[in-house]
Amino acid sequence: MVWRQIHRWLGLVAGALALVIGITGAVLAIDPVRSAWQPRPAPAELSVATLAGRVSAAVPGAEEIRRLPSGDIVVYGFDAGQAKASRIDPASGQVLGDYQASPVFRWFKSLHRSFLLGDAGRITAAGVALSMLLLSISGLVLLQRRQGGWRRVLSRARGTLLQRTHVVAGQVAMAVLAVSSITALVLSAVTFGLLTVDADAEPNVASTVVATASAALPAAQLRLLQQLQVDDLRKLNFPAADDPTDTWRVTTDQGQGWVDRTSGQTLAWQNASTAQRLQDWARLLHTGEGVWAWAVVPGLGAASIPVFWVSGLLLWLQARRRVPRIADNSALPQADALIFVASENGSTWGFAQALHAALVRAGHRVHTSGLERFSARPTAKHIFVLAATYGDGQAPAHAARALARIAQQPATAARVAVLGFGDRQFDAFCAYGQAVDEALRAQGWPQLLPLERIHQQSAQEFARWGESVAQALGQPLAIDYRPRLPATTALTLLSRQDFPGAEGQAATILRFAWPAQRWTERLRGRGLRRFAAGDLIGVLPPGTAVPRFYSLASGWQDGFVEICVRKMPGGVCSGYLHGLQPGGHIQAFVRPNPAFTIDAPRAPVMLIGAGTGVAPLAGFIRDNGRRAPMHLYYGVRDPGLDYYFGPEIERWLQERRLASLHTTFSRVADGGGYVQDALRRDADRLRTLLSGGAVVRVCGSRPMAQGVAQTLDGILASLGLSVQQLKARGRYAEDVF
Ligand SMILES: Cc1cc2nc3c(=O)[nH]c(=O)nc-3n(C[C@H](O)[C@H](O)[C@H](O)COP(=O)(O)O)c2cc1C
Repeated sequence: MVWRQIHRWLGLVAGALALVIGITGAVLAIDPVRSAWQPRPAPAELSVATLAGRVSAAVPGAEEIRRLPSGDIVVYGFDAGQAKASRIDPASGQVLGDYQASPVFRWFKSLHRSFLLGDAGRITAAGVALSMLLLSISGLVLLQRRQGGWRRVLSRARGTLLQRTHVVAGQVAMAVLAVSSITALVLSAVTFGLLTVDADAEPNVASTVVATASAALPAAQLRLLQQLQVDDLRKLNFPAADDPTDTWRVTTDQGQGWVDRTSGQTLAWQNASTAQRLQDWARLLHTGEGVWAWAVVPGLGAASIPVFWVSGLLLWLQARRRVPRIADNSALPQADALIFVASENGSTWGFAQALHAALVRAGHRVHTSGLERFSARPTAKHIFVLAATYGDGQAPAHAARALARIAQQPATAARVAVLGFGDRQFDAFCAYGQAVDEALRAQGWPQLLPLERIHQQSAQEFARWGESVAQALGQPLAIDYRPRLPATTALTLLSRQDFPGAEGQAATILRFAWPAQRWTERLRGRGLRRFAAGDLIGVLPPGTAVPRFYSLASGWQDGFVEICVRKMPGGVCSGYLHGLQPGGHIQAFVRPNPAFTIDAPRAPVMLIGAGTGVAPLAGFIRDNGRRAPMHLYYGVRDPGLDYYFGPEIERWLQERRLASLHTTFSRVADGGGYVQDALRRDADRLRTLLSGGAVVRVCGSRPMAQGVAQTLDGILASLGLSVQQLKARGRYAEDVF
């Protein structure tokens, strides 16, 4: 979890400076691309000797020819005592005009390299490059955690628009930014002399010049220059007219050579050093100079930095807003009751707020804060820890170091109660709450209550725990918990498909329109977040504060929101939804169900469902555009009464979104019994599928899911496998109601 801290703080601090580097880098990338589109007169096979000959004839006083990364040939020299730089047409040696590097680009380059601050700026820029490298590495680690492993790093991102923007920018640009950072560090190392490019001492060539009165040879006759191509040239220095011992000096991509002006002999050749080649590669990869197609890549990488910074900053601000203001929050030294909270998405704070208010009403002085600040003074009599679990049994991000902190705090006489928040879908159900409880026990804190666990933020389970707290404290405690709900969005009913259902339990498939939302709203985390089939939708019936959750039978890409609702006797929400007519609205929000949803499966998928439990499974099949092998075992009572999604399922079979279908009709003679019976009949095939890595999703009533698990355990026993093992490997998940 230390990676998250590194990523956050480095991102916020160094990110602000990286913003300047990113914007200027993107501007600088335009230059190589722009110059690539200008017509180049350079002939393909032109020797340096020919070019030097043409230049000597056309430009009197020439001292140096340079080939710029853009391919331009520039000649430097003196004309009537004035230093001059001219662009040359290599085909003719004709002067095309004066050469001057663009002052605008020079300014951008200087801002990019040193923030216009000289050496201090250069050191800062190198520090930013190092930070960017660490940000790329920490971002990669966080990305694989978020996506559920290294193999899924590039799979589709989930979450709000803002979260996805940050993640997708990472998926696209992280590798490029890492390359840009490493190459920037190499170039900085050269600038600061940490990497010596000219390793070898220059040869002493002047002494070997043949002292003779004969005239200097024309450049075009020099052997070495004849062998070298202009394409490889970096620069050619002419011998000084007033120094007879001076030589020609030519520098190419491969090295440097010295040529006697009179004899034309090659006096010495030095290959480019390894450090020089490293610098060349670093420059090429960093700037793309001379290879415009590559210049676009670091340019876009640089342009992504503002996207990273702004989205990262907004995400950080949103995370901070999730922590509510607690009324009557006493200072730690004065409080007799302490509440510590570990929460990723904020709902646990709602429970803490309710407990806090109830304890205050009961006359306690209460201090509530994040678990990372765990600490107790002698005044504290009772400590409550409310801790959610994330990842795979991990702490929420802000509480990453809390266990280490607890391990350093000597126990006081305060009695402790830990309440874990989690979801039974996860194998590591409330594992973090348990870890906190164990850490406190290990330190010797006395127990107020044994560890309790709350499934899916159940208000009822929390109320029961509140009663235990009241008993343990020996005083009544009126805990008034209202769930902290995400903002709801109005959804309009498009159509409904009614089924009489068996035993008078009518059901309906409701299809709502995907709400029109401005992207600015979505970026601010407002409105309906993206969802996948298998996620949950929370519906708030009018006049109630408690949402009811339904599994989604569609993904956001389907363009509509679909659920299948069975009318429960006396059910407030199901009654309300059954009374809804097309054109009517509901208030709803999406709650992710990451343990159950399936993302771009490759392995075969076994879908097992009964009754309205088929809804999320239908969504998986509908969204199976990749045609992964999906097999549906579907328990229906009577095809005339409750065969939900029947015609669609038949169509999906034809479209090969569904590989095979096994239906059982339990209330029909010879209907095949229950879905478990279909599994038993198919035992051999199931063993083959499951030993070959198939994943399983089960949805329906709790007894049905238990029956399915027992049946599969029986089928898998001969393979030495069990449902529990499949769950532990993330290959088996249930959505039960
Ligand atoms: C991505 C993700 C991972 C989760 N991992 C676990 C887990 O490993 N074990 C568990 O019991 N609950 C897990 N949960 C469920 C949360 O702990 C549970 O919803 C909790 O009430 C959320 O509290 P919060 O809103 O305060 O963060 C996970 C939830 C999400 C969204």
